[in-house]
Amino acid sequence: MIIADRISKHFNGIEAVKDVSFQVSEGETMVLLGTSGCGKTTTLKMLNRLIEATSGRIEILGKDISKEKPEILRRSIGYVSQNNGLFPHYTVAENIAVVPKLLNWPANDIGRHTDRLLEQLKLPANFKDKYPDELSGGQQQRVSIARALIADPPVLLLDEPFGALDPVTRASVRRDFTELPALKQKTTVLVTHDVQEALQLGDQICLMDQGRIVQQGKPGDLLLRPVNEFVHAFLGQQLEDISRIYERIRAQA
Ligand SMILES: Nc1ncnc2c1ncn2[C@@H]1O[C@H](COP(=O)(O)OP(=O)(O)OP(=O)(O)O)[C@@H](O)[C@H]1O
Repeated sequence: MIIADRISKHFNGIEAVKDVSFQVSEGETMVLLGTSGCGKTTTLKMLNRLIEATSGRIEILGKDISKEKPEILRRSIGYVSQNNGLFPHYTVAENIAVVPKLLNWPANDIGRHTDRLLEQLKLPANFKDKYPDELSGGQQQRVSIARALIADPPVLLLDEPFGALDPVTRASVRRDFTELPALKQKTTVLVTHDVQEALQLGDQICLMDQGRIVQQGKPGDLLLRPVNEFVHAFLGQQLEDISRIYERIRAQA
């Protein structure tokens, strides 16, 4: 369970996040949705203390995170950052093994779990010795997801995990990701600006604008009962764009 209670973040006078509150129940996926600069990433990074909140309270798994050491807190939180965050001088296997090594797992266990995740994420086993720049963007994202999942953390924070991918690759990485057995029990917060992704993946959506939550609810609430014109336009415009992309891809097929 994640509870954010009136959290705010000020950067030198800029109010990036203002009085944001939400709760994510165990096993649920909450999407932070909104345009660039509305405060989604800042909100997400406050949850694993990559950014310290200026005010407000955050509770994860029953504990006030301000009272925990960040490195201990992050052991129970898998994190996929916006540009995959893989270490360029580490191989795929070494990247995936970062957290298990910190946890002193035996090498055999690390190897077994790595092989299983590579298989589930449709990456060939011989990719283990490759370096990130030898992989496509979609493959790098798959490795980044494997790295976030290997130690089986109960909480996952995902910042635009499919953001840099073309629509077709994006759909395929997203599908393989959602089918991962490990995902079923995770409490997840996902950042995206993509309405379709939010509607497909979110049990709950927080639509943000200028640092605030404009509407929070189930996908159907935002779609069918928008609280104002901003929500209506944000969802409507993107869904129109998606149907245009779909028509174009279909015409090319
Ligand atoms: N370290 C920082 N110092 C100063 N201002 C910052 C810093 N990080 C973010 N901001 C500002 O805070 C606001 C929110 O940024 P944030 O990255 O959270 O937005 P976002 O919704 O995630 O955008 P994007 O989708 O483009 O990543 C922006 O105005 C941004 O310029």
